[in-house]
Amino acid sequence: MELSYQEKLTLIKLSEVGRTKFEELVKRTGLDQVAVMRAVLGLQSKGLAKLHEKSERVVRLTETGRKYAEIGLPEWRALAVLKEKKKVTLDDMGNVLSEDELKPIVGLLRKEGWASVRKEDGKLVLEITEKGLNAEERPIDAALKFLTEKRTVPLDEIEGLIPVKELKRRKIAEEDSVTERFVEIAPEGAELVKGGIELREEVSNLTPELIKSGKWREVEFKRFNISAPVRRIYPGKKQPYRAFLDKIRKRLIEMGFIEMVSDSLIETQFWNFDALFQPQNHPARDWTDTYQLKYPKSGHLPMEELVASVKAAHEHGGDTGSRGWGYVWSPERAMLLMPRAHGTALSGRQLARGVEIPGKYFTIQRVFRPDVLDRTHLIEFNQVDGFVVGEDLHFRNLLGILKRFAVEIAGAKKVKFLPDYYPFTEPSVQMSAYHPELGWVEFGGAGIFREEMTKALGVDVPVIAWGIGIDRLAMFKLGIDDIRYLFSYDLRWLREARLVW
Ligand SMILES: N[C@@H](Cc1ccccc1)C(=O)O
Repeated sequence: MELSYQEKLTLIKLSEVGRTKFEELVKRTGLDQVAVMRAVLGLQSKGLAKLHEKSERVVRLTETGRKYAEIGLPEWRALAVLKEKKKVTLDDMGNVLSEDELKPIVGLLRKEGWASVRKEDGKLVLEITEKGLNAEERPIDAALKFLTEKRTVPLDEIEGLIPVKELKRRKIAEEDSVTERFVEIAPEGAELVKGGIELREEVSNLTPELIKSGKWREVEFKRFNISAPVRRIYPGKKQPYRAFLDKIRKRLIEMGFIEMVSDSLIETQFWNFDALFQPQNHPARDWTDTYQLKYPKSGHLPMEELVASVKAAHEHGGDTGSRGWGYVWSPERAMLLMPRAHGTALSGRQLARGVEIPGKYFTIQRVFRPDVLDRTHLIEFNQVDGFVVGEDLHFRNLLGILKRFAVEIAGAKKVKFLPDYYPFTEPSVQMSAYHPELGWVEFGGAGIFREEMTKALGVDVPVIAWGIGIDRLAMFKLGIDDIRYLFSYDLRWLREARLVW
């Protein structure tokens, strides 16, 4: 049988007495109360000892009782005055008795037969009697002494001296109940001790000293109880949604994607719209609502050549063979500033800056679009945008990559594509992933960037691109049904949200 050091020590000490009060056992072991209680319970569960609890009615002094113990009962103090003066009025007692004590004193002294009472000139006069002169200790005095010495006394021991009722009436003592614990050794425990228990010091920390001195060979290492309940602690950790986004970033980088970054949330219309072949003053620009910046209103356009080729693509298709949108392109309009409305703006910037061919790029962007807030819509949200560029890419590659993407990022088992429209892609698709509980969930758009866009930005090979609304996917992953919770301050959620991938 495996016993801890403390159990062994407790058992040995208990065997010396067989049965003892718990407090006594604590003294004998020299351990602290909690440790002994744990040891006793441990021994009990192994059938080596027994813990008995007995609750008992006891009597203890009240505050008043303690005062009387110190300065004497009122009748004794009054008697002392009487002894000295033989004949006194009640007023004479005022020095030794409090007001409360004065009132019942006449009755008390008479009951004891310690004084006789008369009225003289309308005043009460007390005179000491023979019995008063020879007054002796009464049961109540003995009880008071007993209670003062012992603090708490079993009810029946007091009842042997005086009815407790009497003490209570005089507010000297009160009744209470206490639980007494006894520990008793079981025959199995006694036998175990008889057979000899090796008591070796137990250590819970392996220190350099133990190693150097070689003492580690002699000591016993305390076992850790790893199933003991402990208080929950909440160490600092990443906000769950942040952690989710970071994991996506890591995964994409592992897949060979290069990250596109931007240190501003503000974009010119040029990069948000024009560079993506979205015509000005045309309903196609309204494929989504956007915000505008009030101040400053306008920003800067990039290099002249780039602006010229975007302008040409819009007005007549440039050298793509397309007829373009057929209107006069306005640089002023393109300079207007806005909070970025989609991550695709960064894809345009990257294509213009130059790309590796073949190459794969991605970005995780906070984007802004007016909407009515509800549990599935926010006016600012996050998109994961990206593109793959290469000589022989075609539509089937796009679907293949998107599928892999949906599986890798969304953890989707099934993916579905539907035709869609974006001014910057042709063909365009919308993608949905199958969620076991929520059914088909639309999570983004994709397509092959139009030549009018890519050529104007200086790229002459196919570019397949997509944009994913990542917040929706995060909701499913994090097990929440209100998108606003992604940015919640609710501590309970922040503490307990699953960190998922
Ligand atoms: N930018 C589009 C998604 C998209 C990206 C790239 C290509 C096609 C579509 C959106 O915000 O919904």
